[in-house]
Amino acid sequence: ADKTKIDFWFGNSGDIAKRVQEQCDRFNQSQADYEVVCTSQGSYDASLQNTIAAFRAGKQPTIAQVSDAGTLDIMLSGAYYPANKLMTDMGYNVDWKDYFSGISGYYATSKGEMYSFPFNSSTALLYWNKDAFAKIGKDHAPATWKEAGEDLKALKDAGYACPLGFDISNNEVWQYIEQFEAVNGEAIATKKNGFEGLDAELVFNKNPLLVSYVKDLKSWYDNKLAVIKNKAVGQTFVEAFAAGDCQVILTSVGDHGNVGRTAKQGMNWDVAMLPTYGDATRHSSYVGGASLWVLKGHSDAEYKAAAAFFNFIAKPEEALTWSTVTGYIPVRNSGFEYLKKQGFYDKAPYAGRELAIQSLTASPAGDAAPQGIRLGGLLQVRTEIANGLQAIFVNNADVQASLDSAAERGNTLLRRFQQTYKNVQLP
Ligand SMILES: O=P(O)(O)OC[C@H](O)CO
Repeated sequence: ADKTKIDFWFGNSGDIAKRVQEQCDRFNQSQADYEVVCTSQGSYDASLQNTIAAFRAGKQPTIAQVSDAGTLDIMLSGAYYPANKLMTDMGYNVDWKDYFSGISGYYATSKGEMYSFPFNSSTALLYWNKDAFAKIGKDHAPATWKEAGEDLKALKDAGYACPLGFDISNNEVWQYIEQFEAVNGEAIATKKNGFEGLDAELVFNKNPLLVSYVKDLKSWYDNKLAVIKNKAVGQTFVEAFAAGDCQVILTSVGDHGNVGRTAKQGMNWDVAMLPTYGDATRHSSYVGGASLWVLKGHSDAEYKAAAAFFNFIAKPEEALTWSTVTGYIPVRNSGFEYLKKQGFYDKAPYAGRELAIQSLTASPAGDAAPQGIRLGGLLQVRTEIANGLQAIFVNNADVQASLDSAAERGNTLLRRFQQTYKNVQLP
């Protein structure tokens, strides 16, 4: 019989795109009835925009990956077949409680229903070069930004040309701004970052800790303790870290596998939780990455194929393979337990990855701070934040004024989104 073919559009690019493709290949080879055709759209932003556009044109894929930041956009679009309903309809009994509560909490509706499948979950970590730190007499990563500032200065004085490598493009502001608010127990927007109402407003510019931290970053940049690294200068900050050219970066744990494979021969490096600011108590960082959504408008045969794919990637053995090659954390407790049983976290360089889970669960019990972000058009808001940072770093614009106007432009986008869905209840 002919195989049922379905499309799966995803946003990851580069090394992670290869790993997604390998997972698709494993699924296709595991059975004879279905074929999933997996295509990178180049970025999370493109994956969301292309999916919505294709839906309007009646050409949507069966499965689309949407990043954490696009969750509300797709949730309110009405374009999807809820994950929980799909699996029941297709005869699968999914234990939705098996997801890490931090992860399901990020993606679930207020009633706890799962409309999408958490796929690649992450958080931001600080990557540090242990050899460089040894040269300045340190055997641990900075726990606070004050300590980080001293370390960067010492690294500079020891002759390192790029103590901190960073970037301020729209895809790279989440780890500096959003995760900063997270670990310090603050919020980027009112209404618990939007979880408690569509009419949330951006307030990151009003947090004195954040303003002061951006000022620190700017002064480190001016003093060459922090250097912008991206494709435009020929090397991303992740590549610069792996090459041993930059000694500290902030990036997703999802890059851990790639950094391990591409790190300069013999280089000693590790990861740490993001530093906190001032004397703030550490709170949980936010879940990053993406989840998988099933689109409306397909046949039962296609939905059967999609359900079989979701069932396949939920296997603990798949969690092990996927987590090993990428760095993304296992999204299910069963996967995590399986990894632990295999001794995964006892082996270098994987030991540090457990820190991602510790970072995601660092909040004191009953924390009043938001545990994630649920804003419409957050991907566009990030572009406004990136524009604000661009003004500060490249054009020496005033920090407070630039953050204020970025928040104002972001709020205009949020209001536009709210207007589109003014009669809609947050699910
Ligand atoms: O690089 P990722 O996949 O961990 O995703 C980072 C951010 O969460 C994107 O919103």
